Amino acid sequence: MESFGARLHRAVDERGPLCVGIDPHPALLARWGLADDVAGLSRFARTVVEALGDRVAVVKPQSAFFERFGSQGVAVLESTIRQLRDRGSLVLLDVKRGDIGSTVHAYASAYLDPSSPMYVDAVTASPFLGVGSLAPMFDLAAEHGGGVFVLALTSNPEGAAVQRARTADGRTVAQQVLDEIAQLNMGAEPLGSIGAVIGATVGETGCDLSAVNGPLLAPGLGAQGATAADLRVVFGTALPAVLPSYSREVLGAGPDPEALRAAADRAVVDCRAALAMS
Ligand SMILES: O=c1ccn([C@@H]2O[C@H](COP(=O)(O)O)[C@@H](O)[C@H]2O)c(=O)[nH]1
Repeated sequence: MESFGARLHRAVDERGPLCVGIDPHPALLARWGLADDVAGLSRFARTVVEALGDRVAVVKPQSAFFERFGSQGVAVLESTIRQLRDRGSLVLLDVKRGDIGSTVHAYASAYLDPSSPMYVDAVTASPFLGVGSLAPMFDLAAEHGGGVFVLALTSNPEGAAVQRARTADGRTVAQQVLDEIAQLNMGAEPLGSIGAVIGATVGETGCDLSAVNGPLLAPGLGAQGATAADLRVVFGTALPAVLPSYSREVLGAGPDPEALRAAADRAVVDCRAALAMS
C-alpha cells in the first residue's frame, strides 16, 4: 500500500501545490443563486467536484457545512467524497476530530478504514487531548495509506493563547505537537503521512519545522487575509512541504466552472511562485 505522503507528493508534482476547500457557507450558496437547503448544498458540491476534481491535488470538504443539514447533508458529503475519489483528487476531510483513544478508534474507523462509507485519504485532527490520543488514527492511516493533519498553529487569532503557551520544558505547545509529528514521520520518504496544520496568517511561528518531514497544510489564504507571499515568513526553509489551502477565495469565483478553474489555476501559479522562493 502506497503511503499517503507518497501519494500527496505525486499529486502535488502532477497538479501543483494546492488544496481547495468545499465550504458551502450560506452566503456563498446565495451568491451562487442556490437555496440554503440540501438541494442547494448538493448542487454546490457537485459543481466544485466537476470543475476541480480532476484538476487540483487535494480537495478539502469542510464537514461542518454538510453536517448542518443533518443526515441528508451527511449523505451529500458521502456522495461528494465518492465523486472526488472517482475524479482523482485526494480527499482531505476537514473534521478536526479528537477524543480519548478508545473513541478516536471509532473516528479512525469512520474516516480511514476503506470499508467505511466516509472513507477519505486524510482527515484533520485536534491534539487537545494529547497527540498520543490520536494514535488509533495514525495506526489505521499507516495500515491503509491514509493521512492525518494535526492542528499545530491554527489560522484564527484565538489559537495563539493555547498554541504558543509554554510547556513545562519550555517548548511551546505547537512545538511539542510538531516534535511528536516528527517522531511519527521519522525516516519516511519522500514525505511522511502525518501532517501539521499551520495557518498562513500566523506570522513567524517561533517553531523549528525542520524535522517534521510531513506535509504542512496552510489555511488562512484569501478570505482570512493571508497571501501566498506570506508563506515565506511563516514557513521559511520548510516551504517545500507546504500545501496551501484556499476555500472562499476560490469558491467565490463560482458557480461558472470555467471561472472556478481559472481561480484555482491562479492560486497554483501564486503558490508555485511563493514556494519556489525556498
Ligand atoms: O487553522 C485552521 C484550520 C482549518 N481551517 C479551515 O480551513 C478553511 C478556511 O476557509 P477560507 O474560506 O479559506 O477561510 C475552513 O474550512 C476552516 O475551517 C482554517 O481556516 N484554519
